[in-house]
Amino acid sequence: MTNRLIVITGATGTGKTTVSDYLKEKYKIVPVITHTTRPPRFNEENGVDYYFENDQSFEDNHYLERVKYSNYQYGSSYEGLRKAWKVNPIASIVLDTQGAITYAEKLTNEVEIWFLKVSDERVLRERLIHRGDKIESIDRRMQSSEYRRDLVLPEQLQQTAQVIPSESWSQTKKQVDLLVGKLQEQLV
Ligand SMILES: Nc1ncnc2c1ncn2[C@@H]1O[C@H](COP(=O)(O)OP(=O)(O)OP(=O)(O)O)[C@@H](O)[C@H]1O
Ligand SMILES: Nc1nc2c(ncn2[C@@H]2O[C@H](COP(=O)(O)O)[C@@H](O)[C@H]2O)c(=O)[nH]1
Repeated sequence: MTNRLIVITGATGTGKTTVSDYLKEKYKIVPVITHTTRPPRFNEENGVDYYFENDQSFEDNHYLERVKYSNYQYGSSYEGLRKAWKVNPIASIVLDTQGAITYAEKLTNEVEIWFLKVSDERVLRERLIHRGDKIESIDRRMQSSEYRRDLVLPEQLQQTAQVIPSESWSQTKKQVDLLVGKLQEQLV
């Protein structure tokens, strides 16, 4: 059976991690754990949500791709992907749009790109407040060039990405269930 990687991308607060958690819980689709120098949020655990690194330890890993997002480093490895594929031929990964483009180029037919879309930026801000992010960190993030860039599906992904409206969870979940069903059919 061929392996597949669902790349979940989109702007901050669109629900990428929520979708990844749902895929894990409902379909046993294993998330690839990536590395970051960002400090953990109150409910995040090292080795589960991320491998939390300092500036020095971040450099000790070999990355398939790495990016800077709102002043912190993020990176993902082939090793993480192989680990996830050992458990399930369908894995998922949460990436900014730059990372999504890199995966689309490097893994071509093995990736499915899902771009989550919320039209009203005020909704995104409210979600981050509700998540418990500090106002300073929300402001810094929403003023970053990465934030603005990730609001729009990049040209390089327009032919291949599935755009998933993410205004409400029931709407998102319905679309996700549909896409997983199609993917499972392709892989039997
Ligand atoms: N479809 C949705 N409808 C309503 N609320 C949602 C939806 N998806 C996520 N949320 C809520 O919005 C907040 C942000 O979601 P999540 O952390 O999954 O976003 P994200 O895209 O992973 O953000 P980031 O890129 O900042 O990590 C969470 O509190 C989550 O419960
Ligand atoms: N290109 C990559 N993007 C990544 C990676 N790990 C996470 N991310 C993306 O970074 C931002 C910020 O994440 P947050 O957890 O601090 O909110 C978000 O868009 C993630 O999707 C990675 O290894 N490579």
